[in-house]
Amino acid sequence: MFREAGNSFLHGKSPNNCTGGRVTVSAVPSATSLADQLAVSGPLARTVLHARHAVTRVLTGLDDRLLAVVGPCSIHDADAALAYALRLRGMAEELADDLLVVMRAYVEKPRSALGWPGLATDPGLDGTFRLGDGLALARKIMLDITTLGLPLACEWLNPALAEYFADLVTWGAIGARTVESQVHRQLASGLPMPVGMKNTTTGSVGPAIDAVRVAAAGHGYAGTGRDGTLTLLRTSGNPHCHVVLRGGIAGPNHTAPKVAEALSALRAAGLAERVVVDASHGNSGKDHERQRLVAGEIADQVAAGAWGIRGVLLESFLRPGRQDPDLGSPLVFGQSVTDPCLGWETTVEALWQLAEATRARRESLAANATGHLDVVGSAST
Ligand SMILES: O=C[C@H](O)[C@H](O)COP(=O)(O)O
Ligand SMILES: C=C(OP(=O)(O)O)C(=O)O
Repeated sequence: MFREAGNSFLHGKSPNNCTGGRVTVSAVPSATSLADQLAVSGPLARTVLHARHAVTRVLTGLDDRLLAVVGPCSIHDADAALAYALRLRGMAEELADDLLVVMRAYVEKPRSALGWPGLATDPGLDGTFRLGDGLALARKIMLDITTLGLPLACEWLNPALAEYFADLVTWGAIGARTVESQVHRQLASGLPMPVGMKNTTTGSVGPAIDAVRVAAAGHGYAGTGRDGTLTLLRTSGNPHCHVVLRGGIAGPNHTAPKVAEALSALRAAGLAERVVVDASHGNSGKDHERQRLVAGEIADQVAAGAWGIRGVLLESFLRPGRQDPDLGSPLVFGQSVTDPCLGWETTVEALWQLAEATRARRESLAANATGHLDVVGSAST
């Protein structure tokens, strides 16, 4: 399956005849061949399907729990990811009446400028770009987490990689840096799971709303098929895309007035009034201590009955904060090499607070007898 490395045809026969950049190519196994090596069994496929239905029911309001997408900013170490998954599974079971917990298993990282692109592309964290190994390792980690019974989430960054993981993912995100990209919206329109569209890094929610509308429609576009060849992809449209409020340069947008503003913009666009709120990124200023406070502020809104908030996103790992992967010293086990994360103890506190808030919301909706009246079945009302 591996072909020899060579120069890209883009530059003709001689690498000397270019005046700009140059490309060298190294082939990697196709998605089909990796899926054969690291196969999803029938029962596991059913676990993923069941989890996708469960997330959809929460997003549409048929289930009054809160979706909690929780986990490391990025996965860089299989052992740490699995140690974290084991703990998170315990919490997911304990809080299952109130929270639907999905673990972040992010193996591709978008960057603001330069930086490590994630485990799938550079599993050695050292610029050796062993993509074939990275794809296999990423898929293996995803299989192991799913086997534990924990549904998982990722960001869909490079459309060419989607086929390598799509059968294992329960919730996906289109990130703040790519939400305006046509090809990412088209990709989301054919993905077999609910997809969160993040507001842009500037904090603009309009493009995320456009992304929800575009992804709800069917498309035809050029992409790579499972065997890696260029293919016409025809998509059906994905009715379960939704906006994720992640704050931005303009400031946080997890606050009640900003959530209300986003819900009213969704209403004006004829879309379901529902959001997932990210406690990290622009809402916390990438400060994990601040993230804990933001999670508490989101919980306060939920406890006060905020029915439009259908989910929350937390960046969390075993150890708080972050570390730099390129300092040459051994890495601290279970600590993020990208954004700073909540540590485990703080994560537990935040999840308990969100679960209690969901219980309070359930009670207040029952008391006011208005709960579930705005149940919607798709992206558009
Ligand atoms: O969630 C992760 C990061 O915010 C994202 O990958 C960008 O990271 P950077 O700003 O460190 O490049
Ligand atoms: C990169 C991420 O988020 P955003 O696109 O909001 O920056 C992320 O969640 O890892």
